[in-house]
Amino acid sequence: MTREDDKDMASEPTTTPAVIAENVGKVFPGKKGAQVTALEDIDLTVARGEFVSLIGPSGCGKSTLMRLIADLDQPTSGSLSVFGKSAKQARLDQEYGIAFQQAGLLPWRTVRRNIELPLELHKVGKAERAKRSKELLSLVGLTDFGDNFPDQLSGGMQQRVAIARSLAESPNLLLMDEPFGALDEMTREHMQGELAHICAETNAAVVFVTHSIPEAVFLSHRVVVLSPRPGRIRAIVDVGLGTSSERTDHLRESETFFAAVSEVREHLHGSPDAVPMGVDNR
Ligand SMILES: Nc1ncnc2c1ncn2[C@@H]1O[C@H](COP(=O)(O)OP(=O)(O)OP(=O)(O)O)[C@@H](O)[C@H]1O
Repeated sequence: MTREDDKDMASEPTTTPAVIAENVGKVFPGKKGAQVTALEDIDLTVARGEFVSLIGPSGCGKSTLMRLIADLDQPTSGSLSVFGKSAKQARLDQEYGIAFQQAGLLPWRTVRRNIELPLELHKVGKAERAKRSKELLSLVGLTDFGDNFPDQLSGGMQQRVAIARSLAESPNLLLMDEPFGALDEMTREHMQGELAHICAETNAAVVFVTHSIPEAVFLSHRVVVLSPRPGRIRAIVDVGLGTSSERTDHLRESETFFAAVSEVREHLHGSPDAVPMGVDNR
């Protein structure tokens, strides 16, 4: 039986949201007994197949929230569930894929073997691994690069490999923390288009951290604007640009796009022209 069959037989109803955060807070112990409240009262539901971006000033807790969802850390208050399971159970069941700013590829493995790594770790057989990596190489447009090593690829191509690897186990949820943060602007826009295409193909839900307002708007169904630390949800903007399959470059010139960019910016800083520290307006 494959993992796909496993998933089909899972008891979770298909209406169970991808993520539910209820009243989530996170306090870190600071120096000399002082405490750092990173997050407060976070209530957020991410539906299956939904693309939600988190945006806010530097240090407002975006990465912390991501780490809590991924069970890399635990909330100090409130509760979190992922597909109706505890964050820990969802991690154990490999319910999500992760892609962060640094592609994090293993330089001594070929592109194909990097993509196959999660499958190898979970003892998926050789033939099935080869089939899956072939599909994924095609999905991210790297069919001809499977036998290359990461340092033979551009930054954008490496990031595509990382995304392919995060999709290896067909997760219904992707957690992406500034995956395009290290790329130049042109490559970044290209990658945004690629990601929209991948989301349309896989129908995975995505929680995406970014500092770029246009990036958040181009990709997301909803943009969650966080306040300066302690991070609270200041506003949630419904972008209204349609499904992921409709996110093509011409949308960047549309009135709906500009209106959503202005709305997010206003929530971030209270005026259409102001941009808070750590948020990229381009
Ligand atoms: N392990 C930790 N111990 C103590 N404080 C922490 C820890 N991790 C994060 N913090 C603090 O929590 C706050 C939120 O950090 P976080 O990295 O989540 O912010 P962010 O919004 O992702 O920032 P940036 O946009 O700059 O990446 C910061 O004040 C940070 O110093």
